[in-house]
Amino acid sequence: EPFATTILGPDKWSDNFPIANGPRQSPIDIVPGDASFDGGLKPLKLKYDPSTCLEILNNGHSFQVTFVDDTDSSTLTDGPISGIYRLKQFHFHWGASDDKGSEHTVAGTKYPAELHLVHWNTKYASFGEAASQPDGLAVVGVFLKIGAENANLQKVLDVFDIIRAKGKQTSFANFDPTTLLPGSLDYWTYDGSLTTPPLLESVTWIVCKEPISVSSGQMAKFRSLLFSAEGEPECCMVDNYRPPQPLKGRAVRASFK
Ligand SMILES: NS(=O)(=O)c1ccc(NC(=O)NCCO)cc1
Ligand SMILES: [Zn+2]
Repeated sequence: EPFATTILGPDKWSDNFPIANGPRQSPIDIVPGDASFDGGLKPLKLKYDPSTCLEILNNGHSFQVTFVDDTDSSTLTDGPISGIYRLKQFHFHWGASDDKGSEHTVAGTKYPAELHLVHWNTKYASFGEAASQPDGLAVVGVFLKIGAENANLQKVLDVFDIIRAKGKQTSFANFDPTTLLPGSLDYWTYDGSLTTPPLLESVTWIVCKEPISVSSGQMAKFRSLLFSAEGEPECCMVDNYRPPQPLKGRAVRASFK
């Protein structure tokens, strides 16, 4: 089960975070046949500056690559959003085996992993403030599908030995997240939340229809990371995904026919 290996599994999050049972929780199962094409949706505009890439860290529930976000150097604009959203970090979710791992599913199909590029609305002063606003965050989700080795992704996997345990971090410079995007930026979009506590309902989700590739060997490398800190009994970082949540009447729009 997802997060079964952590202290608080997803089923227990509502004890401390009652919003876990809220009206706009994420992830969801995306049913393409139920999504409505919206011709008013603009193409995604992602403009990333590799020089804003700062470091990579194991935060105990995933690994994340963080970016300098004090200027509009790396931004998301257009798509379903208005205004300018700044890239803060990207991270992944994955399974203990290749048959599961993504948070969003597509007509019930689970992918082995899912990339999240996290952006915050610059109408607010900071990520923290934006995270408490209904239009504060925009996360671009990209599915990973087993196939050819992904050379761009390998640049990230190559530093895993340094950040194997919870709390470890290392500098990580000049990485361009654009290299992790699929060829087509067709997307589904809906109003949702953070998928980990505090589960704040502040995310405009933008999920790309086209996956990127990852090899089975590269997936094994993801599973070499640890939930546990140095000196603690080793616990492999796997199944760090929340399962799909009730749609509760929300519309899912498609940017494509
Ligand atoms: N999986 S998710 O919904 O994309 C997500 C994104 C950010 C967070 N939290 C976060 O970024 N906190 C500030 C420290 O980076 C939690 C979950
Ligand atoms: Zn995530």
